[in-house]
Amino acid sequence: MDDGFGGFIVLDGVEKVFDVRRRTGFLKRERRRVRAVDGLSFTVAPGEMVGYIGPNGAGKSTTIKMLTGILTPSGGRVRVAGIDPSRERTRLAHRIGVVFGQRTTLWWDLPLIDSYRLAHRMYRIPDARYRENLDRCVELLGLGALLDVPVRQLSLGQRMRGDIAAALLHDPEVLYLDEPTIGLDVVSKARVREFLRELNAERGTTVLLTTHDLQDIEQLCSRVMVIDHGRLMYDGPVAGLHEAGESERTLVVDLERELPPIDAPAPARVVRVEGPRQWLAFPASEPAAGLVARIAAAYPLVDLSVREPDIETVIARMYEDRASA
Ligand SMILES: Nc1ncnc2c1ncn2[C@@H]1O[C@H](COP(=O)(O)OP(=O)(O)OP(=O)(O)O)[C@@H](O)[C@H]1O
Repeated sequence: MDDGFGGFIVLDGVEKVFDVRRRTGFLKRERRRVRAVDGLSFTVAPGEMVGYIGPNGAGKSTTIKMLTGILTPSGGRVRVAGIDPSRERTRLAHRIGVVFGQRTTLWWDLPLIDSYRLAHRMYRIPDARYRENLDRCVELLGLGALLDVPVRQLSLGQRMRGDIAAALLHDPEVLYLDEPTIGLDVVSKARVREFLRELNAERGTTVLLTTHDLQDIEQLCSRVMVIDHGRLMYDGPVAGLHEAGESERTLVVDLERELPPIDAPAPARVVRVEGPRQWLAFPASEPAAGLVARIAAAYPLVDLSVREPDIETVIARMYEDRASA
C-alpha cells in the first residue's frame, strides 16, 4: 500500500535521541544525549529489496526498531504500509516479519514445528494459508528433517533458516532482516540468499536488509543506503557505492615459486608479496576474469582467490573522498 507519500516505507525527518545516565562518582551522575538517528528521510517502494548498511553504532538497529514500533521516534514521521508503527504496533505486526541474526524468536527447548504452530495461532493464520506457507518454506529452506528437532540442537545455519520461515508464515508484506547470514558457512549463506531472492521475485515482499557482508548486498539488492551517525550518507545503486568509495577487491595469487612482483595491467597492482604468494588490488567495479587470464597466461599459477572489500573499508574510503573533495 502506498501512503500517498510515494513509498511503502516512509521516514520523514526522523530523529531518535537517547538520554543516557552514567555514574561518574559516588553520588555524581552525568547525563548525556545520544542522537542515534538524526533527521533521517527515505522511502522504499513496495517490492523493493534494499540494503541498509553502516558501521557499528551508525543507527541501523534503532531505525529498524522504529520501523517495527518497538521504539518511538523523538521527532519526524514514520509510516509502514500507511501505519504509524509506534501507535499501532499490533496491527503492524500482522504485516511485517522480522529476523534478527543474533537472536532467535524460536522456542529454544521445543521442536521447531512447535514454534510454527504457536505462530499459526498467535497470528490467527487461516489453516490452508498456514499449511501452504509452511510447506513452501520447508521445501525451499530444506527444513523437512528438522521440524521435530528441538531448536537448541540446530546448527546456526539451520536455526537461521528456521527463524526466516517463522517470520514468513503470516505472509508479511515487509521483511526486516538484521544480519541474516552472520556466522553462516558458504553453503548456508547461498541457500538463505537464494531463498530471499525467490521470495522477493515471486511474492513481491519488500525487504530491508541490514548486514556487514557486502556480498549479501551485491547478490540481493539493487539499491543500498548507507547510514552513519544517524544520517543517510549514500542512497543509490550498489555499483555506485563502489565508485563513491573507489573500493578495491584483492586477488590473492599463489605461484609455483618466489618471483618478483607480477607485472599487472594498471590500475591493478601488487600490494604485498610473501614468498610465492602475491596480493593484487584492483577496482571492485571491474570483473576479475581479464586480470586472472593475463596472470595465468604469463605466470606459473598454482592457486588463486578473490577477496571482497568489507563494508567498513568501502565506507571509510567514501569519507576520505568526501574530505578531500
Ligand atoms: N537503548 C539505548 N540507550 C542508549 N543509547 C542507545 C540505545 N540504543 C542504541 N543506542 C546508541 O545509539 C547509537 C546507534 O545504535 P544502533 O544500535 O542503532 O547502531 P547500529 O548501526 O545498529 O550498530 P551495530 O552495527 O553495532 O548493531 C549508538 O551510539 C548506541 O550506543
